[in-house]
Amino acid sequence: MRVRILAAGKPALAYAKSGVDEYLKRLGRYGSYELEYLKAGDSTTVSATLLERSAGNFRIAMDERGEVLATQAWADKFASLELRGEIKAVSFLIGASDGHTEELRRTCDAVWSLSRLTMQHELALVVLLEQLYRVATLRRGEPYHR
Ligand SMILES: C[S@@+](CC[C@H](N)C(=O)[O-])C[C@H]1O[C@@H](n2cnc3c(N)ncnc32)[C@H](O)[C@@H]1O
Repeated sequence: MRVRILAAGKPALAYAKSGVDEYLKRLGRYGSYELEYLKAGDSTTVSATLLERSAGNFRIAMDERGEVLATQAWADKFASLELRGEIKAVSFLIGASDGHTEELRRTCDAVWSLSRLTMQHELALVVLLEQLYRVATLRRGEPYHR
C-alpha cells in the first residue's frame, strides 16, 4: 500500500526542512512513502486541490478536530487498511494556515488529530512523518518504538 502525504506549501523553516528530510529518508527503508507539496493558498482552494490530488485514495484529513489515536491504534488501522485489498494508496492531507474546509473533512474517509493543539502546518508535517516512522518500526518489532 502506497502512503502519500499531501501538504500545502513547502516548509520554509529550517527545523521543519531538516525534520522532513530526516524522516523521509528513514521511511525509505519501510515501503513507499511519497511526500507531495501543493501551492499554499486559501482554505477553499487548498482543500479542493487536496481532494482532487487524492481522488481514489483512502483519504485521512489531518485536523485538530479529528480522532486522537494512540500510536498502536495507528499501527492497527494501517494493518486493517492493508488487509482491504482494494485500497492501493492512503493519502494524509495537511492543510495550509487556514486549515481544511468542512467539505474536505466530510469527504475524507477519516479525520485524525495529532493532539488537540493547533500546530503550525510545517510542525504538523514533521510530527506526522515521525509518527509514520514510529508506526513502521513498531510494525516490524524494531527498537525505535518504546
Ligand atoms: C495552522 S493549522 C490550521 C488551523 C486552522 N485554524 C484550523 O481551523 O484548522 C494548518 C494545518 O496543520 C495541520 N494540523 C495542525 N494542528 C494539527 C493537529 N493537532 N492534528 C492534526 N493536524 C494538525 C492540519 O492539517 C491543519 O489544516
